[in-house]
Amino acid sequence: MLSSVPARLLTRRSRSLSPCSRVLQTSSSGASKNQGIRETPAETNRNPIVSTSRVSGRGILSEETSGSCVNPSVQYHHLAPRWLSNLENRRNSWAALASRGRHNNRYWEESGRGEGRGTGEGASRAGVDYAGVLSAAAVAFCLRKDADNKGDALLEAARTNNSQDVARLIKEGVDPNHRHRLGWTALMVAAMNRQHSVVKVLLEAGADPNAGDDFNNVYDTSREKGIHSLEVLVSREDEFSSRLSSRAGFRGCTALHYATLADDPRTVRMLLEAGANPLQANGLGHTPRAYAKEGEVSTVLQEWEGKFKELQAQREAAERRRFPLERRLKEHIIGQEGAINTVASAIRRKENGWYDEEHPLVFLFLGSSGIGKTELAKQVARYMHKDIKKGFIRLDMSEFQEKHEVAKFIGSPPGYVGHEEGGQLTKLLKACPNAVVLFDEVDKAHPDVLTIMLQLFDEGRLTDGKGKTIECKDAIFIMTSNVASEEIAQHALQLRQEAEEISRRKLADNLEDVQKSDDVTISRQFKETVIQPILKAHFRRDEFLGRINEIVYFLPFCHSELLQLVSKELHFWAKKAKQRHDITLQWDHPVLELLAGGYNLHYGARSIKHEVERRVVNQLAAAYEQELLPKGCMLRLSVQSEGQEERGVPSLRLEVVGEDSSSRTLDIRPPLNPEH
Ligand SMILES: Nc1ncnc2c1ncn2[C@@H]1O[C@H](COP(=O)(O)OP(=O)(O)OP(=O)(O)O)[C@@H](O)[C@H]1O
Repeated sequence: MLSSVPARLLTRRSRSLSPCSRVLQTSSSGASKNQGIRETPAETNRNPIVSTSRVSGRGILSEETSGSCVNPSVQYHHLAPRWLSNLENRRNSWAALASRGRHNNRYWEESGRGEGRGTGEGASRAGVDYAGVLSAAAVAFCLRKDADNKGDALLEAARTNNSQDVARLIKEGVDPNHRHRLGWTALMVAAMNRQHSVVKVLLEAGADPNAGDDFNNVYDTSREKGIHSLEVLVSREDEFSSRLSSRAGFRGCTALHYATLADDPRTVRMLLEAGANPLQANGLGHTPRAYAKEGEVSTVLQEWEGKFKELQAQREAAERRRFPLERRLKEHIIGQEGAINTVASAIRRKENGWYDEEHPLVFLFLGSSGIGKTELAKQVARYMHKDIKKGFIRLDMSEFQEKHEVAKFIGSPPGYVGHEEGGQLTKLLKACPNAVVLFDEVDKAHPDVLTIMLQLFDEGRLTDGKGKTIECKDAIFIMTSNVASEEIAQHALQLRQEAEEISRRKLADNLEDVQKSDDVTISRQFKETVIQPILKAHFRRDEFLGRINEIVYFLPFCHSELLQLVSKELHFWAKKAKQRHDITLQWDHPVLELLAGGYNLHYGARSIKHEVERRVVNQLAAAYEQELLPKGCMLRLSVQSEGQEERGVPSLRLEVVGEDSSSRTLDIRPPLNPEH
């Protein structure tokens, strides 16, 4: 059905009637007049600039009428009365609401009471209950319907410049950000139709000037909503504006985009003063100024863009001062203070303009497995980008070990297999050129891949197999490697032991400046004499290592960090227990100590996760399966007291705690030995 709609019918001229109204006129002559396809004052006073529009090179406004008349196809004639009656019904209900609302704000309550009169006195109790349920459902339905209808009445009042109705409906509780079923808001309608008084009322009522339109174009919206494309077209024209192209994309357009399209400096100013972001791009990546004609609107937008940038920078700087990056990262990463500080300082330099804008930031994260290298990269991406999916690119470099796999990285040249597919990195970077890119296990990559990476780090741009260049000077590149991890771990352990020894001595001598053994830093000498030679031997490219801004060292966890990791993991499971089974889980300090004992230097935090799963979660699952956990119960996890351990190894015990604080140990039956 959708494909049967000829495109030429949908690419109408701005002053022309919609294809449907033309159909209506030709098919039922005067019917349209009688049945309610009326021109509103807003339509009659249409902005002449738009109707003779050559405004946008992007074809977002309807094309200028050439005077040639589109001959409507007979196949739409039978649909016309349906659209017409739909539209008429909607208009009637808005009109009813608007007029009733003016005289009687309790319309729904009263009509509900009227319906209730029909209930007979002798009705059985069951009948009454049933009627009660039904009427509750009916009331709920009516209330929702009422809210929807009032919302639509708001949109209509905004379109027809009825600021009094807009104010009244908002006072009655209609959300000023209510959306039309096809996606736009009243503020967008008012902005597009130059309804200044409505714009003012809506902004004062808290309408969001930065909300983006959910409507894209007639075809997409028709497909998404499962509504016939001509019905979508009629709605867009009659209930939003008939001056916009049906084919151009509008998703993400804000009221400011629409005021710009309407070439209305007054609305543009009102929106900007109310906090509209002139730099906000729509779904096509265009800011409002991209749609501005030469003249006042363009000048105002340009002026505000500058102001907005400055203000935004000030706001961001204040936010950074209030809540520094180090603190944000520490909320997610346990320990690794040195690594966090190094990365946060480099990003601070970049954010405050103290960096070389010709080159992207490049880090090499070194350290053993499972100690937070990937996690830190992810947190950096989360901080830099709202959309982490686009803003974080992760490539496992062990997939690029062979020479021919270079093609997978940046795409094959013309004539080669896979040319059309493009490369993994280039495709993702094209979508987000300032992404945080993680090259995992970079030491495994083929030297030819390293050559490409060097070009990327050096020039801040990359040419793909199709010859297209992607500028990515703003990206942040993070490589991870386990090379030299053994040496780093041993060195850190040695430093910790030395620090512990010193603090013990200082404590014994009653000295004040006791250094915490957790706070150790890798010495410069160690980096130069041990790490650098290992890296050089491995990568065999001085220029590659020379292009790295910061080599970041991740150290094995100390005891207090292990306790924090265990606690984090137990909290994770306690949250799941509450959400999924309404069970409250508690534990004490000896449990943390016991579980921290499961740490394995080679697996890092993963070994702690595994230990908690093996010793705690397995028990919980077994107890649950054996129906030992009453719903809503409180569970206490504790270490078996001395003498009760199995084979001399301390084990964990699960107890159900009663309301009177009495406890009962759970007897989890074999054959399952849940802890092992
Ligand atoms: N310092 C840390 N703080 C909090 N969680 C951590 C930390 N280190 C690791 N984890 C957790 O352990 C898991 C593995 O960590 P991550 O992926 O960062 O390891 P990695 O250092 O990149 O190791 P690999 O080299 O094996 O990829 C993740 O779930 C992560 O959340």
